[in-house]
Amino acid sequence: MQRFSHFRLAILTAISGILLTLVIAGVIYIQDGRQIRQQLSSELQDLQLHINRQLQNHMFGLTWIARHHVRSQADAEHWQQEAPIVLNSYPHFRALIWLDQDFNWLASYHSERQTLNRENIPQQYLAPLQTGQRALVPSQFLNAEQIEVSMVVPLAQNDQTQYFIGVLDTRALLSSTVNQFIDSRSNFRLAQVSTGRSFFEVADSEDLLSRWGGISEFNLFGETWQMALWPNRERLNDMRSWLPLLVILAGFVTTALLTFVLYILGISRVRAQELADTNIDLYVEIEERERVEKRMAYLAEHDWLTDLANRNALMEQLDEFFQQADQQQLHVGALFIDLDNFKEVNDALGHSVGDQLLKRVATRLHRLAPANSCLARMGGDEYVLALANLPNQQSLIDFAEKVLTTLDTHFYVDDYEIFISASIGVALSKPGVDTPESLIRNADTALYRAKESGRNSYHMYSEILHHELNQRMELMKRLRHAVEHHKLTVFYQPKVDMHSRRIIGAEALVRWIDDDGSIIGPDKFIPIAEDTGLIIPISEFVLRSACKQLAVWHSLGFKDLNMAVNLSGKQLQSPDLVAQIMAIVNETGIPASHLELELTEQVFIDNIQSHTNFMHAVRERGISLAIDDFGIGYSSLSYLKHFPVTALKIDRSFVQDLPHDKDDATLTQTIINLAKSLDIGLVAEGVETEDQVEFLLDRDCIIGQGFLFSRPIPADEFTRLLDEYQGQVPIQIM
Ligand SMILES: Nc1nc2c(ncn2[C@@H]2O[C@H](COP(=O)(O)O[C@H]3[C@@H](O)[C@H](n4cnc5c(=O)[nH]c(N)nc54)O[C@@H]3COP(=O)(O)O)[C@@H](O)[C@H]2O)c(=O)[nH]1
Repeated sequence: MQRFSHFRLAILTAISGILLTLVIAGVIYIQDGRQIRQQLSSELQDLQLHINRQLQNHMFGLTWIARHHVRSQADAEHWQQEAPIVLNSYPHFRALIWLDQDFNWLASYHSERQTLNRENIPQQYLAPLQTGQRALVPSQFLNAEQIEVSMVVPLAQNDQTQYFIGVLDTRALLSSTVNQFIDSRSNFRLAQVSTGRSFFEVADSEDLLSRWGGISEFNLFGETWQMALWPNRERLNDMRSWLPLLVILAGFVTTALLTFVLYILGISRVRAQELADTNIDLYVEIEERERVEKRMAYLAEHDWLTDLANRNALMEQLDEFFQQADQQQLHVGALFIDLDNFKEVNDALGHSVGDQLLKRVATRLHRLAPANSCLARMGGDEYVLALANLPNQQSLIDFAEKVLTTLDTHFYVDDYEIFISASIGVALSKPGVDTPESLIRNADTALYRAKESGRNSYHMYSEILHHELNQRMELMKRLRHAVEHHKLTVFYQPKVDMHSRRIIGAEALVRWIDDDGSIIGPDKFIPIAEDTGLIIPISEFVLRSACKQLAVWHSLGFKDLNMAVNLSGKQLQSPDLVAQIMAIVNETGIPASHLELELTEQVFIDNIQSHTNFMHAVRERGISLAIDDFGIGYSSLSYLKHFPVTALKIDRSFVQDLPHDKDDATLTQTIINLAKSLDIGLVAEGVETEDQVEFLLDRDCIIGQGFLFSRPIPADEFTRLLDEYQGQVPIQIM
């Protein structure tokens, strides 16, 4: 549309130029037509004049003959001799007649002798003769051809005794006059108005008569005659002016030129506009680029959310701190601060609240940071406070404690009151040994231990810690190798009906057989497996092995046996877990109702909402669900009734001091009561003595698991146990 406006003038000029040209050409064309008609009509008038003149000439000629005759007193013979001379001068007389006063024939030239009766001629024609005037009489009254005109003159004005008549060949007269005075390309017609009969006509076509014909009427011998003169096509074309065509041509050419010029102007205006627009775009782009470059330069050194220094800026600052510290024999310190349970705040209240909280934390830490320090956000919920010129370790620890105290009061974000604590890894540089990188790495290492040791605390980096973590790294490497090279196996620990001492099921417990044949327990490697993700293939291996083994025992006739398998919290994050479990159940052919999945109380509490779907899905497929290590996690007991849990396993820490420890006895009793009231199963873990059996049986807790009956043993030993004791377990097998 914008573009169109630039060419509007050109378009309007083109339209109005064409219209104006057509109007002018039209007017000229009409004017031209009018002129042509005027010319034809004036030609017609001229023609009429010439015809009249011819008639008059002949009349004069006849009169002159009469007068001459009187003067010369010529007789009839002599008159006849002179007649050709007269006809030579007046060629349109076809005949000359000499009459007496009664119109008796005295002599004639080129005419037969006739008897004329003057009485037959209407008086109106002859009236002029009485005053010596000349008369025109239509020839039919004088027995001549009807079309001819007879001119009658008395011999002399005062002599009415004799008359001369000249019979005029009107056709010849008309023909010669018309040929002489009108253009050969014109058509001519003389017609009697009363009859409409054409008297004389020189015409090849009547096409143009109605449009172009000049028409005039005149009176002759009491008749009205109509003369029409019109051009033929060739003459009309000649008469037509070239002007309208020239005007059209000139108008169109001028319009085209003008339109072209305006179009070019329009184009140059568009180009100019485009150029201006491009310039503006360019300026905007340059400004935007400058803004982005400034922002990038800023972000190269700052954290986008909190405006604190980022890792790059921190490392540069640390370089300077290290140089100062080396010169002054002082230390550089780093506090690696990580917020505890920040993920829960994010999950529960949303990322916007999480971001606000991170900013508030930054503000508080910033207030705490002394002049010679650098506070940076390392990403997520991690901050580092680097301090220069520290005299000793204690000064750094003092800072760590201040940080914990600062964060120990609530934050208000969007109407939420949020409590959050932090874990801090603390590291102090060793002059001449550490670098900025190693200092931050050490603080991060110490943070790991602070997290492990229960949060809201700090941990100081030391060589021992370093060593421990190195060992952990080593273990991690070896575990990966073990998983890849099938060094894991599954042991089974019986679950026993303590009344009948019958084995009612087994719990599958993973073991790592080291290269030297020693067995590494799951307590050592399950946490590492969870951290590295190796727990997924390990758990799949245990579940498949356990299900296969159960199928073997079922096939040996121990069809009532159940199998319990532990689930890790990490596994529950997989959306396909139910499908994976069912695939293994179907693959090994065991009844799903004989499989029990154990979930520690901690895992259950941590993800109670998100695990609900999983628990229902598992139960719907007939698989049992037990809560492991029950009692230590202080789970809200009321939760239990909302979830499809089939059994509680009383944690062995309560069982181990039974029956003497009153607190444990009370707690155990409470758990038993709870299970009964919810009508769910009970298993006592870590049963090691008969007293414990007695205590538990007295309180109706029938199922037990513990060293009293059997330690976890390899599958073939378990089979032997089943075979030897027909499903019964002797007390203290090994
Ligand atoms: N996610 C997985 N966790 C697993 C798997 N296999 C084991 N584990 C978990 O590791 C923890 C340690 O297990 P383990 O070293 O096998 O110890 C088990 C028993 O040996 C021990 N126990 C049994 N009876 C007694 C006893 O009378 N006294 C005593 N001191 N210890 C005893 O208890 C462990 C079984 O406990 P629980 O699982 O809670 O029933 C342990 O938490 C395992 O869950 C695995 O494949 N995946």
